[in-house]
Amino acid sequence: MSINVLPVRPRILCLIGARSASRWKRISGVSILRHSFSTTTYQMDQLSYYCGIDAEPLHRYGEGGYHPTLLGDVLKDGRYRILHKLGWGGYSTVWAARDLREHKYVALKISAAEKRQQSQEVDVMRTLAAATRTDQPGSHHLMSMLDNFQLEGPNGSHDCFVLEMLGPSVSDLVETRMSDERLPGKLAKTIAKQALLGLDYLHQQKIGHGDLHIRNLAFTIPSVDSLNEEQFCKKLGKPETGMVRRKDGKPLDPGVPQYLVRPFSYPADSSLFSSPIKIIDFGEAFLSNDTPRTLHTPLPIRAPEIIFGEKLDYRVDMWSMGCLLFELVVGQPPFDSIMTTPTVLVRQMLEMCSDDLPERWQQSWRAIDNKAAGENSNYTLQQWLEEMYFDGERNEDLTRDDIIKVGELVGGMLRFEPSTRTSAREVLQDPWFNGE
Ligand SMILES: Nc1ncnc2c1ncn2[C@@H]1O[C@H](COP(=O)(O)OP(=O)(O)OP(=O)(O)O)[C@@H](O)[C@H]1O
Repeated sequence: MSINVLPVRPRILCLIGARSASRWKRISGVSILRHSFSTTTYQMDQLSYYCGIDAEPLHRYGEGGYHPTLLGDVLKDGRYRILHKLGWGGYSTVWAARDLREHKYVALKISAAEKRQQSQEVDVMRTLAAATRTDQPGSHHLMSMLDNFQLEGPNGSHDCFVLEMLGPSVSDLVETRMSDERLPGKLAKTIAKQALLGLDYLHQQKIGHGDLHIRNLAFTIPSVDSLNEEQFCKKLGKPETGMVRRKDGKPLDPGVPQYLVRPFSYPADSSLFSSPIKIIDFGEAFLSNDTPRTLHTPLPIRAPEIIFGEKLDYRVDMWSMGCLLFELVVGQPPFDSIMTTPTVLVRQMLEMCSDDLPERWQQSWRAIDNKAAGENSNYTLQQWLEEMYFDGERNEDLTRDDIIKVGELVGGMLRFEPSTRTSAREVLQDPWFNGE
């Protein structure tokens, strides 16, 4: 067995990492190169095109890449009219659109034509749409698909997902509203509980998410369906666009849009604090009867069995959930997120986790790392958590008892052996989540 050195998707790495780099404290001797990131870097990287606006990377417009969507485009036989951009990811652009048949506003996710390798997003979203049991609380914490269709364009054939429109992510809220980059303790607990409810429901449906981090938790927003299109557009504001030009002055290729649209950023105001969150982005999700050979989960939240190339199941999410609970409470992820390599990451895991590497992974680990496997530092997860939380500079509205409990819960999820990790259901049953 060898260590699975998967590439880290650059955008995710940077977005998760940029916020945490400045405050990262090291407890080991491993030094990690840090760098800052701006989406404009991508613009400068373009070989043939440029555009002076912060938006998705232009080099992804080409065969197999994004669909060149423009405002006002009407998709699926005149049904969905594109009004604004909501966001983009490594594998999609996401738009606010008007459903002209149902008279409501939706989010339209248009996947890149080549999509992720082996993505099961369509199957997973269909399974969830068919299974939705509204009597189960967890079903309200998963983004639902309203429709899906195939779109043919100059760059290929694209999966399109019609989704309920959601607001900013938890990460947006932390970045824009929390001066000390930490959520109030009560809010952190509520968000963690809702993520666990969503995850428990997902796992009951025999689905793994594979990409659970704070950017993939989005706040629900009040319905805007009663607004007419003019009022809706006024609410979102005039889209900011930037013309795309070819460096050599020649006309654009048909697969490249005439302009890019800066994504709308929903104001992350305090009224959202009481809105429920939903888990979004099922691009890495998988059905239990068709588990992937590997996952491109961002490295800082990647479960060790993915790194060691083992057969995977939904328990990869419980590792990520442990990282997520830590980050929600502390304001920092437990594992360093900038320029981390799988080897450095495993060393950090060994330092922090209380159990040893399973026997079956030790040989491949020894071949890579010259330290003996299982040689943990004396710095426990609990000490690390307390040191990070009570650092004296930031909001500390949770008690030491709360932090000890969080340490226990995170410790139960950050276990190397997947079968010994606590399940979402078990974590939810803890009195800490039930107001006792
Ligand atoms: N339902 C929605 N409502 C509003 N905005 C959304 C919705 N779904 C996605 N977005 C926005 O679009 C962005 C990209 O969506 P998503 O993460 O699903 O795409 P992706 O290509 O799979 O991304 P990644 O490469 O990050 O995995 C999100 O970060 C978010 O800002």
